[in-house]
Amino acid sequence: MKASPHRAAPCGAQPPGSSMNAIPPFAHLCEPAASLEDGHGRTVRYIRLSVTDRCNLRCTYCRSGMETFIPHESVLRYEEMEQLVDMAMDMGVEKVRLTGGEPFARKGFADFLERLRAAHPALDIRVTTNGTLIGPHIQTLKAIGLNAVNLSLDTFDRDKFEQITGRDLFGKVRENMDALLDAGIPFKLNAVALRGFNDDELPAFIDYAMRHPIDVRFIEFMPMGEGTRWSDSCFWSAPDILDAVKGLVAVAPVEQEQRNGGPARLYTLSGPDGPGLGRLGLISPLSSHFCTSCNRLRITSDGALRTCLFDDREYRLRNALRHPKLGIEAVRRIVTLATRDKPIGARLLERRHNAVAQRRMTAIGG
Ligand SMILES: Nc1nc2c(ncn2[C@@H]2O[C@H](COP(=O)(O)OP(=O)(O)OP(=O)(O)O)[C@@H](O)[C@H]2O)c(=O)[nH]1
Ligand SMILES: C[S@@+](CC[C@H](N)C(=O)[O-])C[C@H]1O[C@@H](n2cnc3c(N)ncnc32)[C@H](O)[C@@H]1O
Ligand code: SF4
Ligand code: SF4
Repeated sequence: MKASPHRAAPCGAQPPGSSMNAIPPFAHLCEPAASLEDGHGRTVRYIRLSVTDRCNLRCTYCRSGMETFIPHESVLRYEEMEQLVDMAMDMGVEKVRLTGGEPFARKGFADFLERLRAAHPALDIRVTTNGTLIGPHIQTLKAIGLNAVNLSLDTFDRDKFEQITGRDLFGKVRENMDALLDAGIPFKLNAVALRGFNDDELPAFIDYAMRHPIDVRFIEFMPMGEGTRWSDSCFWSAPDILDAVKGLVAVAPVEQEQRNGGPARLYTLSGPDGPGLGRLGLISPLSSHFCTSCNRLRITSDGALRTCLFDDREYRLRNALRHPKLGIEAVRRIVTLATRDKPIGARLLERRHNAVAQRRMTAIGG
């Protein structure tokens, strides 16, 4: 059984791929909300906006072989994304993460970030990137005061990097990590935890965290997208990672209130020569979910709202945004109503048979 298309779809939600026009019938019926509350008492403060589904890498856990891309005319224009961010901020959103696909693979991305910062000096703006194309933009990111970068790197071995991403770009990523550090741009390192692939490299990851003021975070491999290569044998759980780290250095949990509402459980590290400069983070959507404190919505690059990573119900904001008689006010109402129906994603995970959601991570943005 597929995760969600068979469930009731209130608020005009449609599974991806549906060709129906999604201008919802309720667009004129309810008043917009000042802050975004869901039906489980959670408040949305964070939007993840995917600027493209295209990517220069081919990470085996993220992309499947047979791929079609969103046609250009369906991808939101930057001005449309700016409109959505303005609206989200009106509704109480404080943090926007730009992701992809690879955000720096889209032309004009750094200019877009500049405009976003100029329009919203106090907004917390972050980027999740594979780190291969960010180099030429680092000074711009510094100049606009980008709040942080999350950089994905699954291995410290050049050959394994090529094996997992399909590209020989490990050296470029390492160079860009050093350049980010030199520029004083905070970044977090994200590695998907893959038993049989990077479990033997735990000492290298911990060594990096000890020597740099960086959160090194392991993400449990999630069964996402049709054709997912997820299996029990390659799943490396957060508790197992923590046990293994304890064999290398001493760890101590960071208090909840210092975690900034993020999904990672953080730990300070301490070795024979003293405390580490960086920390360990564990993101455990499978072994210990964090859905009860979830504060985020996602918007795909073709303008579909997903209220949960694991839920394939999508609310087509683009149609309303581009409609001459509807526009941003209709979008605001759709977002308000859809958010009320935001699920607890872990329950969808429990009910899954294979992948928890059909859309690929490149399209959703992680
Ligand atoms: N299940 C689940 N996974 C998430 C969620 N948010 C982020 N992740 C996963 O965690 C990994 C890291 O995400 P990032 O893009 O670095 O964002 P983040 O962890 O929210 O970052 P911070 O804002 O720095 O805490 C990605 O693989 C995401 O798919 C979430 O709400 N639910
Ligand atoms: C989809 S990528 C998009 C941004 C950028 N291309 C990057 O790699 O950082 C966002 C994050 O999702 C993670 N990711 C992709 N597929 C995943 C999966 N099946 N399980 C867990 N994390 C995954 C990636 O490792 C990356 O950290
Ligand atoms: S979107 Fe990110 S995780 Fe997916 S293939 Fe590209 S670089 Fe890899
Ligand atoms: S699975 Fe869904 S509800 Fe749970 S934390 Fe992720 S996005 Fe939020």
